[in-house]
Amino acid sequence: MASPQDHAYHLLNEYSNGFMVSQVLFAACELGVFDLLAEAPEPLDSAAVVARLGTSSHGTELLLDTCASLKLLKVEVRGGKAFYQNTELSSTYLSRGSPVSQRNMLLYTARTTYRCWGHLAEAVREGKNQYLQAFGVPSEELFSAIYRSEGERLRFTRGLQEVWSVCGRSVLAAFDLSQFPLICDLGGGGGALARECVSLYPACKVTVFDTPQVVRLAKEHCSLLEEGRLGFCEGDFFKDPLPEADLYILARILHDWTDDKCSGLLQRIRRTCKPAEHVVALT
Ligand SMILES: C[S@@+](CC[C@H](N)C(=O)[O-])C[C@H]1O[C@@H](n2cnc3c(N)ncnc32)[C@H](O)[C@@H]1O
Repeated sequence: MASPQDHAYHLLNEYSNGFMVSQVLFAACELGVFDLLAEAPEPLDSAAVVARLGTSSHGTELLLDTCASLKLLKVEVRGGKAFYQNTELSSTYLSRGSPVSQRNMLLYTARTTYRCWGHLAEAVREGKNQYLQAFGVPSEELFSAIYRSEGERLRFTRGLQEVWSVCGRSVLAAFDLSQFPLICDLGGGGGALARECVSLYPACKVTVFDTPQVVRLAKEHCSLLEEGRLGFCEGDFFKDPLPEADLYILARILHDWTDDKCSGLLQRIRRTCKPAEHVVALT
């Protein structure tokens, strides 16, 4: 029987090696392993994966086997050869073609969040985020770091939408929003939550307010715009006039800012909201 000391040592190893599990997931996603296996008509052996992805034989074998041990892939041995296919988890959440794919969110976590977490001790020592060390931009300018290239902006915006594709409907259904004809989603990103909102509450009109660059991206793939139930407004929610609304949604916004900035933003909303008590903060 395992002693309490064995258990503690096991836990210690789990904690200290946890980042390797994330990296296996991120690497397989980035290399397109799950997309390739989702598109293949039958399970593939590692030589076929190597040929299609252009990766090294040894590295690919190790990655595929580790994915199998993490239940991200299924493996079947035939004629002494291993053949791999996606598990339910990876075909649902990791392959590009799935309607609830989380691929962009994972890539954002890998390229942005993970790099910042590498500086956690400094963050605690200094009491501030580590975007300067990780990306060379001042820590106050959080979104300059996240949006450091057009590709990263797109990935982040798509990643946010992917999360709502899984839980947006249940979050919005937790409140009855039908009594609010005009809703404003402040910092509404690509508009996924707003789209879900107009589909759940057909009598509501929702305006997505975000920075000009994000609004431009969001408008690119939005057929609901023509129906007039979804609108976009660009600006800076700390400075520019806010669209009038009966209800303001702040989803995953307040955690980005200092208490002073949040209290300034909430005061601005309170002055514009009619009546003033309808502010929902999902953060
Ligand atoms: C963490 S994301 C959350 C997006 C969205 N609410 C969601 O839950 O998917 C924060 C959003 O705030 C936007 N944002 C950041 N600073 C802003 C500002 N000063 N004015 C308007 N939007 C801003 C970002 O572009 C981004 O879309």
